[in-house]
Amino acid sequence: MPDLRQQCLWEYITPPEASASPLASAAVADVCVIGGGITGLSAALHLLEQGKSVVLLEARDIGNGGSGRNVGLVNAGTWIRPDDVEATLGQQQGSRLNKVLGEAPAEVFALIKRLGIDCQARNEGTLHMAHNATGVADLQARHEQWTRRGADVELLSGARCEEYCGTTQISAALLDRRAGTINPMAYTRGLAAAVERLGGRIHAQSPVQGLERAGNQGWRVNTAKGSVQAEKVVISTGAYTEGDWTDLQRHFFRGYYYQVASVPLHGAAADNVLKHGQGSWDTRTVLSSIRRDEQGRLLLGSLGRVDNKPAWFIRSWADRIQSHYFPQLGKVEWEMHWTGCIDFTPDHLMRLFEPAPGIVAVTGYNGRGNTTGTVIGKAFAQFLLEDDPAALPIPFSPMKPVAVPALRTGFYETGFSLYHAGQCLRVVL
Ligand SMILES: Cc1cc2nc3c(=O)[nH]c(=O)nc-3n(C[C@H](O)[C@H](O)[C@H](O)COP(=O)(O)OP(=O)(O)OC[C@H]3O[C@@H](n4cnc5c(N)ncnc54)[C@H](O)[C@@H]3O)c2cc1C
Repeated sequence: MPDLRQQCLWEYITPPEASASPLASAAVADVCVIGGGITGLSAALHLLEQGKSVVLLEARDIGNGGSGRNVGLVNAGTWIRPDDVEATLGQQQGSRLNKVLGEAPAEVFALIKRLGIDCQARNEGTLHMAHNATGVADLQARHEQWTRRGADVELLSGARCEEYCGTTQISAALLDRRAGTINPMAYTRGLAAAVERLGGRIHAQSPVQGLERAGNQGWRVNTAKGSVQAEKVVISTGAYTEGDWTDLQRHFFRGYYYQVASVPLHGAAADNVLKHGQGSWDTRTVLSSIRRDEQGRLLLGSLGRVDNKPAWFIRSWADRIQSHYFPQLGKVEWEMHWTGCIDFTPDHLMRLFEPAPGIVAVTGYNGRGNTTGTVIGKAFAQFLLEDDPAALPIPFSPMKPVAVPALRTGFYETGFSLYHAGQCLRVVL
């Protein structure tokens, strides 16, 4: 049996990027982008395409954040139902956001094609799988709400549902044909390569330590060994924000998500698991995500962290989910596990900020950043070029910190751990 090791599958299988050197001088650019994930890279790309000069500073390496380690679902919309988005944001803003994020997977797949990014992109849709009667009712509501908005969604049941999901444990599933899957690290590195091809300067291992006004020249962004003077600044550091040069961390609370990947699985039983290539997740509050990769691995994931848990616990959880949904696979060998960090907000909606003139920031993707990061990066670029708030899918929010973020993180993490222990012990599931 191979050792179950702590390593991100996407990092493991994606060819390494050309190494970007740390910033070690005083640079000048039209725009300085802070954070080398999908949001920052999309902003940089779209600014460069409009003729602006860009320096991007990344604290570690490109894809170090959620962008390089996520499930790879290219989702349409937010986690919450479209009617609830409109109830929270108001009809006008809510319907704009539903439209932008509903069309976002098409944007992502078109960008991948346009830039020729090799990232296991599959536009076959996603499956939201109902695990019980309440889940079925939730999916019926989602189906009705998205159909009313003209989205290409279908509620599967009976034999068709079983055929798509590859399990008898799911009684209904919402097939969202707008969506799909990618290798998120390959997508992120592909964006970085495109930025460099367009003349963008990327500096890795360059954590920003300070952000100050540079007279009437805009802003100076400081790292340990250099600085960037820029008229405009994009802060796209998300859940991975490091340092006290920004108070962005006060506007979300951190949560974790882990994944466990099997060895490549072959044969008829394996081929029947999600046989049409969708990525999926179930309707449990502490959900399980399930997808395959190009090599036939089975990837299971859930909320919480396992980088602090023993291998036997991780194996036992993965065995339990796999044997519940796919007993036909028999004993599966688990090869890798990894954990990532998510920026949550209490209402599950993102926030755009303009902390000072010429600076834009975003947080609170709540675990949906492949599509959202791509379209927000592009919208930020448009906003900085035109200075027109109409370029943004939602208006800037006032800077209002989330109450007791550390306490919320601890509270949720304890709840997730207890739930997963319950799953292992067969108390729940
Ligand atoms: C395990 C997991 C599973 C997920 N699954 C999905 C999914 O299936 N589908 C989906 O759409 N979304 C998913 N998400 C969410 C998605 O990954 C994120 O929302 C998205 O990647 C955020 O992109 P970003 O560019 O805004 O930030 P990030 O990708 O987090 O990038 C931020 C970058 O900023 C850098 N940084 C931080 N501080 C500094 C500093 N001081 N100076 C310079 N750089 C700095 C970090 O090192 C990091 O590289 C998941 C997230 C996780 C963690």
